Amino acid sequence: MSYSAKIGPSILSSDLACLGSECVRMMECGADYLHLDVMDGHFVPNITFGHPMVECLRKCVGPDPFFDMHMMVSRPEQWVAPMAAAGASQYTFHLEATTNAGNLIKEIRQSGMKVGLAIKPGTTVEELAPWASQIDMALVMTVEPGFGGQKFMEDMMPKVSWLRSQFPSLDIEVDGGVGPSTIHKCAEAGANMIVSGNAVVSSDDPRSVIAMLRTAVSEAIQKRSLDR
Ligand SMILES: O=C(CO)[C@@H](O)[C@H](O)COP(=O)(O)O
Ligand SMILES: [Fe+2]
Repeated sequence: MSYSAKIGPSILSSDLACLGSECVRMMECGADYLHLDVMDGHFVPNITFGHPMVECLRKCVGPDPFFDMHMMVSRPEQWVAPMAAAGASQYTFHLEATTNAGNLIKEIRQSGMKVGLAIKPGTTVEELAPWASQIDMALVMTVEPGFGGQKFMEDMMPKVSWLRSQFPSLDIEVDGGVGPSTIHKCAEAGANMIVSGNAVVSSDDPRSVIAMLRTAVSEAIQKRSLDR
């Protein structure tokens, strides 16, 4: 079992006028990586930021923090090179947004970034499966993409369990409505990369929330390894 528990706060829910200091704060509170939500107002009905902001955030936090770019955009092909140049670490695109996932995976890798592949709640996990051996991470959305602070969709957990059973060492991420009250479902299903927005960023004690989420996932990983 080569994967480990990693917690990545989504800074979408933070004060957007202070994104740099919010990123620094999350890393100081024990985040393993930062999940940056890019929305273009076309693939999803909301707009956030693009590669110029990522370049500024990279300068602000330094070279080490891992930037997982959640690209909720149409035509994800067009932002690969700018995001790589801006300092993105992983480019997570939506399967629904492209007609040539194979080529896009190749381009992302050639640009030096890791590859994440996301599916919306209405997309089956069987559609993602053919690409699983070529990617670093699968993202199972647990809300409709577009907004932070939505309710966790527990009915997405069978997708996570199926992926874990088929691809035992793949990084599997969940995103949307994940926090202390929903983490155990995600951990039991087999997710190991946990995006959490509101539950972490709006907490009075983000450090404790991050630690609690990591413990829940680590315990589930340990249990799975003992059961094998
Ligand atoms: O991609 C998205 C929403 O589209 C997420 O990353 C959310 O921003 C996570 O926030 P919470 O649902 O955890 O508040
Ligand atoms: Fe996200």
